[in-house]
Amino acid sequence: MSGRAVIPFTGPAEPATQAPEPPHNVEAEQALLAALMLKPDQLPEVAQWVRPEHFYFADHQDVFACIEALVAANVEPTGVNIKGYLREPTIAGEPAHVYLARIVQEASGWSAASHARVVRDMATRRAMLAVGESLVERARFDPADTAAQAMIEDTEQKLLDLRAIVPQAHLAGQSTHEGMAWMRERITSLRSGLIASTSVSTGIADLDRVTNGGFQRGQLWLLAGRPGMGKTVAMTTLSRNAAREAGVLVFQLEVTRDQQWSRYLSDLAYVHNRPLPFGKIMAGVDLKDDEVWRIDDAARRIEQLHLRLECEPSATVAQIAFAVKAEKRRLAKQGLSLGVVFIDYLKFVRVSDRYKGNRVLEIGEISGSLKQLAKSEDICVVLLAQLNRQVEAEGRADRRPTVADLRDSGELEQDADTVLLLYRESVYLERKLKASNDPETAARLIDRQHALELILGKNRSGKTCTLDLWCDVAASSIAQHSRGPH
Ligand SMILES: Nc1ncnc2c1ncn2[C@@H]1O[C@H](COP(=O)(O)OP(=O)(O)OP(=O)(O)O)[C@@H](O)[C@H]1O
Repeated sequence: MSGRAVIPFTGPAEPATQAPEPPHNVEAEQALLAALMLKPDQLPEVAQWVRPEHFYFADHQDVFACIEALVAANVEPTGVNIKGYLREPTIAGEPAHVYLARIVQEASGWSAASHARVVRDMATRRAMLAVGESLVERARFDPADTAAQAMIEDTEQKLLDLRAIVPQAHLAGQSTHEGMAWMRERITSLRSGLIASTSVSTGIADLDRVTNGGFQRGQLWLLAGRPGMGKTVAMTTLSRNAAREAGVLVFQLEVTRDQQWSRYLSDLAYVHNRPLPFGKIMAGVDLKDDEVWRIDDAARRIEQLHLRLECEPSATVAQIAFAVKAEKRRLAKQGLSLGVVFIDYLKFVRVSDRYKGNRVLEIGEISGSLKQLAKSEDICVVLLAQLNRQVEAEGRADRRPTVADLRDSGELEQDADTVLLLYRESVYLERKLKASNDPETAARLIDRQHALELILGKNRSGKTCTLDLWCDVAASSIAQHSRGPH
């Protein structure tokens, strides 16, 4: 077909004559337009993932936009009705209404969905070409002060943006009929164990109970607290618990590799009254024979877990997304699925330069992208975050954090499906004791030393509540009940 060709995303309105034509499928575009003219009630479903710019031919872009406008105005999108609103009276050399009548006549059916998928796939391929061409161009000609690493990160971000908009089968629109057939099949498969459960146990019975089974696939969870409240402690136990059931990927961006592995070892080697702090394991000296034996035993148990640790000083959302995909492929070869991804912590997650300097918008981009990642990869993403000082503001009687303390942090509260807030009274008792040394505070500290309050400030899967848990920060361990003798 002739006509005004447009290559969306790449810029120039006319393709270069010598270069091979970018991917497109004229028949699929025609069939999609015809299907929408024949059965316009399919438009809402199609419009979720096909926009006018996804058509290769400018005339087709115009026709699609016209169909959308007519349907919105409750006017039947026939060829005759469309023709009056087009920018050009002809399409491919024919009068517009003749062309439109012809494609309707030649249409093999009225179903739009499969044609829409092809049109969108071709548009994505053209966008991929544009990303590739721009990378080649930049690698050759960018000035010396642009680091190659920056170009890679830029390209990763662009590919991630493309990935995020590619429709996923399980996210695509469904009629009630399709939806119920899908749900019946899904329930049968879940009951027979044919597909993995929608949740992964946290290993903390009360937390599983109030969240409908634990970490939910497709959700973004936030684990937040003031510094020293035990975010990394809680992450250590929760991640190794989850890794008994499903694949777990941990992005440790704050503490070093040896510290995080030492935390796992200390947590698993826990024996009441015979502390083996992670700091001692890290240092490696002064370990007694029985302690080395306990470490060895814990190491053997850690080896059984489906857990992978990525330690980097920082990571972009795109790097996290690529690592998630790679881990999914690796686990799939063993017949396993990735269930939960932990990120410790928000401050060290980097984003594109789009909102440089505006941290609130940057955080919004991070939480939005991570939520998208959780949905598209069918995993639970658990993001650790530090609460700001307002929790400890003068005059605030209760320092237990609430979701309101997240208000200044971009879209965190809105994007998160579940918000877990950590509170250890002992942190404040220790400070008070240092300042005053009074016996009442000392007694209270002994009593509350191992108390951890896990406040479910937001809970998409159940009620909000506070769970009273046990913790030993030196051993980087939390549990439902005391791991002591009681
Ligand atoms: N051997 C130890 N004995 C007692 N307390 C310890 C020991 N090792 C670490 N801690 C305490 O554990 C807490 C650190 O827990 P964790 O690293 O999980 O905190 P966090 O919430 O991740 O904090 P941050 O934001 O400071 O990293 C701190 O209060 C620290 O003082």
